[in-house]
Amino acid sequence: MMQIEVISLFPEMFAALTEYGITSRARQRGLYQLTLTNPRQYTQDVHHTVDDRPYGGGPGMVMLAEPLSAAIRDAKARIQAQGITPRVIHLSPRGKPLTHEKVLQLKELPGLVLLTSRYEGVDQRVLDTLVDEEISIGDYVLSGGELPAMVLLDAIIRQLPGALGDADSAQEDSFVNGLLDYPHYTRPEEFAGLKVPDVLLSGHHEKIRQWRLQQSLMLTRAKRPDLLAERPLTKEEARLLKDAE
Ligand SMILES: Nc1nonc1C(=O)N[C@@H]1CC[C@H](O)C1
Repeated sequence: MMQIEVISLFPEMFAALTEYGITSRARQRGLYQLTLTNPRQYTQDVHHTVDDRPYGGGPGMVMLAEPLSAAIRDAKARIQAQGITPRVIHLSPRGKPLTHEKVLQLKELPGLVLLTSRYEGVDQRVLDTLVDEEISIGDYVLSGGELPAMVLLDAIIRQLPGALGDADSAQEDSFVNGLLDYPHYTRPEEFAGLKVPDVLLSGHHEKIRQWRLQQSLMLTRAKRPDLLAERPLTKEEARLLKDAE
């Protein structure tokens, strides 16, 4: 069971994972354990202060090192008590962009501590002393690291063995074969004057497989040529792509 600790000023936000869908079911099935800690519990002052003005001036506030460090140390200790050394990850625009490969790496880890920040970010000394790596979910600035942490956790949890029934298999997702997903159709056979492609109604599984692969290749070439550029094509894929021209 994957041990996940999250440090956040808004732990209630993580209900989006624990109360809904696949991530909720996976938790109920014991595929992972999620412990949420609010660094405010580690403040000493009457106002439970977690931030302060930046040295050097400038706008915004910086999260104090002391409460965060204490929260991270306790989270690490809970995981280490189970004989596991956790990876400590800070969600930040400065981090390495999240990819499917990274998700597949992280899902193999037995324990994670995710540090989420608000305000301008965290005191650098927390990063220097306690954080193993930083991950970004994209080149834009959000109000907090909670949504990035939930994006990361959702992507990881659905890859855990047993998280998905056959009905929602992860094997067929985009990026699994390095390509974008093929188009999907379900009832009715005609909608808004548009018919479902005949091949999908043919029951000819090999033809359907080839059609789907060709669609993935064409969509990837059109929308994400960068993905194709770094992905060698099989002989079949090269033929299907050429036939599509
Ligand atoms: N993009 C991202 N990928 O991971 N995290 C972010 C992100 O925008 N974080 C915010 C920056 C300041 C605030 O503290 C939280």
